[in-house]
Amino acid sequence: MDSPHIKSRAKSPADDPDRVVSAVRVDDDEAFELKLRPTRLSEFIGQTKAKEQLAIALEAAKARGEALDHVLLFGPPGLGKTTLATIIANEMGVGFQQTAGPALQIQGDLTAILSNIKDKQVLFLDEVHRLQPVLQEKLYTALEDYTLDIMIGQGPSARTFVLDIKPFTFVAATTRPGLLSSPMRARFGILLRLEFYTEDELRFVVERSAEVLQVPIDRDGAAEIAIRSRGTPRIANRLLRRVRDYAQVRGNGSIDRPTAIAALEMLEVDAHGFDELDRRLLRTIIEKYDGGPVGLNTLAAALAEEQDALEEVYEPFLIQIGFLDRTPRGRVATKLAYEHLGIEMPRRYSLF
Ligand SMILES: Nc1ncnc2c1ncn2[C@@H]1O[C@H](COP(=O)(O)OP(=O)(O)OP(=O)(O)O)[C@@H](O)[C@H]1O
Repeated sequence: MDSPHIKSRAKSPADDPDRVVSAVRVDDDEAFELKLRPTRLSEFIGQTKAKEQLAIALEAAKARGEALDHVLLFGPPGLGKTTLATIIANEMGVGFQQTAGPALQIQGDLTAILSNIKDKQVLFLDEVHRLQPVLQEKLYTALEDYTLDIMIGQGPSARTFVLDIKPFTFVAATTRPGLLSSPMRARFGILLRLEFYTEDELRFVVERSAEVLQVPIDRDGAAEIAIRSRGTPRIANRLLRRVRDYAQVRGNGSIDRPTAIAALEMLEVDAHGFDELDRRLLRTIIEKYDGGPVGLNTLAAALAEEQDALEEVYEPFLIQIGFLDRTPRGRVATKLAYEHLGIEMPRRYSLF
């Protein structure tokens, strides 16, 4: 499904292929994810609010025989944005084409894609916040009026032609909706926020994937993987794959709770789904910066990490489960973080 246009985000330790709990897709995941990706809305687990909103919009667009309104999907990586984009195309019974913001470098790239668009098809653009401003502007008229301004020639003899393009559905995904310009945001009729999954939902994801892969797993084994998956189906599927290997080599091939625990301990994924990098982040705030507040750029430098990776990959989950606070003066480790690392919290911080 991925096109050669796809480029991954800036490399950082968070994207390390050996980092088993990274929410970012690594090369190793691609073929595997294709196999496990739900293809219909009814197979898509969780995200009840987004699914309901989408189901109504799909039914209405199909009844009118029109292209679905443009859709913006936003939320942390690995929660199912690409999956939902492919489901939209399947449910509408239309073609699907995929590219990513950083892959489009010049106007010609975008013109080539838009001028070849098929009636009502889905055009999926990942990392829309990284699309160059000049290309964003070019997209505005295409999204609003289904026309494209094409400039021919240069200098005084240059002329602009307006090309009609077929009505289509633009599905854009972003981990940073705040970085979109307001004219861009205004072009989307349907805004869907994806949330972290609950442990029960992730257990369903693991059980479904195990069925597809024909790996025997019991409920407790699936639950153990779910608990350590940081609310993220991509991580749940990756952990399942590693636990499957362990069960095959060290056990009898089937996954129960003790097998899952032994495999995950070997991978150094703890009971919260933290690995060495998470612990290092929390430990750095506590030990180097007295628990915070510490500014994002200072923290990124101390960890030799990209700021983007901290904001997009680590923080959302640590904030969600209450281990980290984002305050106007910087990041602060909470009481839960101190407890988890077995460090006593100084009294003056006990408010957090
Ligand atoms: N609701 C779900 N039910 C079942 N499996 C899911 C669900 N959401 C995601 N997955 C699984 O997780 C994997 C990652 O999902 P997907 O590639 O759609 O994430 P994404 O949000 O697009 O990530 P990124 O932002 O990195 O592109 C998919 O291959 C799919 O198997």
